[in-house]
Amino acid sequence: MTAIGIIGAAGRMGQAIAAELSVQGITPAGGVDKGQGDLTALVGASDILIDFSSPAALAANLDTCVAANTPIVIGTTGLEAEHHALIDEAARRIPVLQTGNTSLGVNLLAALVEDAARRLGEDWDIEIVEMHHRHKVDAPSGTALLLGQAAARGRGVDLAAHTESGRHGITGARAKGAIGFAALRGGSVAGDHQVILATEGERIEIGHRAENRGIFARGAVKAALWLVGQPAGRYDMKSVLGL
Ligand SMILES: NC(=O)C1=CN([C@@H]2O[C@H](COP(=O)(O)OP(=O)(O)OC[C@H]3O[C@@H](n4cnc5c(N)ncnc54)[C@H](OP(=O)(O)O)[C@@H]3O)[C@@H](O)[C@H]2O)C=CC1
Ligand SMILES: O=C(O)C1=N[C@H](C(=O)O)C[C@H](O)C1
Repeated sequence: MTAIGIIGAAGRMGQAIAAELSVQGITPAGGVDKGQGDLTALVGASDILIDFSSPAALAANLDTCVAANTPIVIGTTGLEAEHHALIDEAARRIPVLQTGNTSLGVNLLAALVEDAARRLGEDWDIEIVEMHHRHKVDAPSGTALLLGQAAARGRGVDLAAHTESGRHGITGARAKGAIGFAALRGGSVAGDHQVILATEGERIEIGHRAENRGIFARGAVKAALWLVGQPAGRYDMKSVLGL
């Protein structure tokens, strides 16, 4: 049986993953949290790690996994360019899967958005709206960015160069070709995402609503069981889900 260790074990996702492992009859290899538990010992006892913690923990998590030659699934969001560079570096030595969303529904939505953006072109404005629970600390969500990347890929443009987010005050008219982001926070929403493609006289709205964290946990466990057999490299959910 695959020994799966959890980083961020006491958190909302850590608990959801433990519940999913229990449903699948898998006993976790153990877990660590901020200042609690021995990461080196956990990695040593695990065939693979699942990390849903904090961007601040990423460097140590990757270093420890590389030192032990142990693969890792990273679900943590709020990652900056420096974190992605660390992931690329680690992925030369071990298998690393990083994604802003482990659910099947969101990853299929991303494929639909990429296709729509490719077919419709820049006369259709793209806006991505997300809503999450009041405890979420990063914005836009990792999923919104994943969907934005899909739209940018469809259009053949660089997302960073076309992002418009956090509009406020006299913003001026919308820039042609911009990909807009808006983030709402409140209550206990597990994760809602809507992609709006709007042109003169019509618009398309496609979206996804997470009703609970079980969908993310299921995807994370599926990703871990898949990644454990792969060679070193950087992966995302498309390979896991066959999309
Ligand atoms: N990719 C996906 O599909 C999904 C991604 N996420 C992302 O997963 C992350 C966690 O979300 P959620 O579970 O709701 O958050 P929580 O705050 O509930 O849990 C985070 C956990 O990580 C722990 N933690 C923080 N820093 C460290 C550290 N340095 N080392 C080890 N553990 C640490 C926290 O401990 P403490 O409380 O003591 O700080 C806490 O137990 C977020 O980035 C979120 O956006 C969430 C859902 C799905
Ligand atoms: O923090 C959350 O809760 C979630 N985070 C991920 C994100 O940032 O997109 C995935 C999901 O939407 C829930």
